[in-house]
Amino acid sequence: MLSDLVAGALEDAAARRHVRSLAEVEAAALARPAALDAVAALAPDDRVKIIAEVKRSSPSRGTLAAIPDPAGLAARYEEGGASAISVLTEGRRFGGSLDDLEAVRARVAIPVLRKDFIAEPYQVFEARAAGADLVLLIVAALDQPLLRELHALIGELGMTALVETHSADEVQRALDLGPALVGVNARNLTTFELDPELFGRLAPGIPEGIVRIAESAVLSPADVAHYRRAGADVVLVGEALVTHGDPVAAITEFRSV
Ligand SMILES: O=P(O)(O)OC[C@@H](O)[C@@H](O)c1c[nH]c2ccccc12
Repeated sequence: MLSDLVAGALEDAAARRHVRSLAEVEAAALARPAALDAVAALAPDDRVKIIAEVKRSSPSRGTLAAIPDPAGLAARYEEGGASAISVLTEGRRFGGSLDDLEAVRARVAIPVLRKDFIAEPYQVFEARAAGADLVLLIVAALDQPLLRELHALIGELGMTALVETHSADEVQRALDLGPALVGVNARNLTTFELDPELFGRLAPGIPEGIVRIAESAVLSPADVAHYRRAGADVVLVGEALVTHGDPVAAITEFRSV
């Protein structure tokens, strides 16, 4: 259940806050070099853009890959032509960490997304302190005042929010924020079911000028082509890349549809 994932992420954040206070994380966030311009990096282009994800496991798919060197994997993604790197930082079910994100940030020159269950400001400061340029906000996990507060804080810290939706109502709630990037996740985070047609149904409701990102359910170039035809500017891919023997070739192939 999504609420369990959020509760777990908040518990883990509370434990970290014990070691490193909000004031300390805030100072570390402000001491970082400025975030990279993720909106420019992901702007619509002649070719589909790829956000390539560092993902060890997931509740729905179990263990995908060991990934002993997340920064090395991210460097391959960059070499293949990825426009940004997504790093799962959730530890319990996805096997990620903020250390992964920090290592990736130190290695690549493209924007890095903190992919987690963000539900309080502390986690946003942590993201910036680790070097994130982008932060995921899952509309289904947040009420509108909190969504608005976190979205504003991400912007104040110079980062960009990727606002993730899974229904027409959630797209409306996302648009309410004046977002630069809206994602449609084909996977329902409560049932874990995939609906590869969802992006095509919701994309027409996302106005021109906002970057449209299709998330999940890409296993082959045909899946990328399917999302591209439905209006995706960017496709976010995890499993297919971490399980592929040659991520450079995989991204090159995905970008050439
Ligand atoms: O591995 P896939 O099917 O390519 O999916 C990647 C990404 O979309 C998925 O990891 C994801 C999308 N939204 C999320 C929110 C939380 C955790 C994970 C996700």
